[in-house]
Amino acid sequence: MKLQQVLSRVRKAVDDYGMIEEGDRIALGISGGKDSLTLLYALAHLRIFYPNHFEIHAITVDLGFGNFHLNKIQELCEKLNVPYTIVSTEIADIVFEKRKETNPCSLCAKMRKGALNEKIKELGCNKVAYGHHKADMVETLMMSMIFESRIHCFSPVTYLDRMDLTVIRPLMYMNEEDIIGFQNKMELPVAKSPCPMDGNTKREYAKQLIRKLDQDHPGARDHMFQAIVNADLKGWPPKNPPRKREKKKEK
Ligand SMILES: Nc1ncnc2c1ncn2[C@@H]1O[C@H](COP(=O)(O)OP(=O)(O)OP(=O)(O)O)[C@@H](O)[C@H]1O
Repeated sequence: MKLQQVLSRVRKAVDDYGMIEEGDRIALGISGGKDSLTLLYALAHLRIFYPNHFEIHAITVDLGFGNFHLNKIQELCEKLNVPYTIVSTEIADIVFEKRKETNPCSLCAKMRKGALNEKIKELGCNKVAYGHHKADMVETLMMSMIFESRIHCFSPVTYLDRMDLTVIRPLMYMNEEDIIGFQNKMELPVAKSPCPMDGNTKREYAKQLIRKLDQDHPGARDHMFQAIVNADLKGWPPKNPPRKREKKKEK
């Protein structure tokens, strides 16, 4: 997929849900995977022409597994003129060695978000963008039904009251295959997570299930995604809010 096509999908999501307002300082959560690197590329370019002016700052939380090389991502950020911060942590050691968690993913995710949010606030950002795409959302719906007896999916825009921080998901209209195509075309410098749990989670189970459904009934994933968008789920904002372009008042 070409950059122009990525930008058009991202812009539609941003416009549909009013994700970016004038003067926003947006942190980009960069795991090192294909999704967040596509997000970095897209927002670095959207920044140039989007009517609402905004700044971006890329952040990676290094979980401390070792063997995680971020120098190529650092170079990409320099090329795109995006400031980049790496937060070093000992999360891997705490979760696997000290606590010996039997279910490590939830504690790890909680600690990772804590470290990320702390740095975001320190840098003075008011929003954070994640690299979640269409398949992530359908998987989340599937997991919520199978494991939690509820119909739930995270919202395109979520205001975190306690943190005074807004989460946005500009890749929500992107298909995973298109992100893979973009990654290959642009030769994005993916840094593979050395986590031993990678690819061995409930999410992976849901992913395989949806893949099978989509093979047996082509379009099933898209239909499920549309069902999410049309469902008026709890916490979801209405689509197409009026554009806010006026400058924020000085405090
Ligand atoms: N270590 C991290 N540091 C900063 N942000 C992160 C980190 N891990 C995840 N994120 C953010 O949270 C989002 C969702 O996390 P998740 O682990 O589901 O990523 P993913 O599906 O593997 O995506 P990616 O391909 O970008 O790694 C990522 O797209 C990214 O924006």
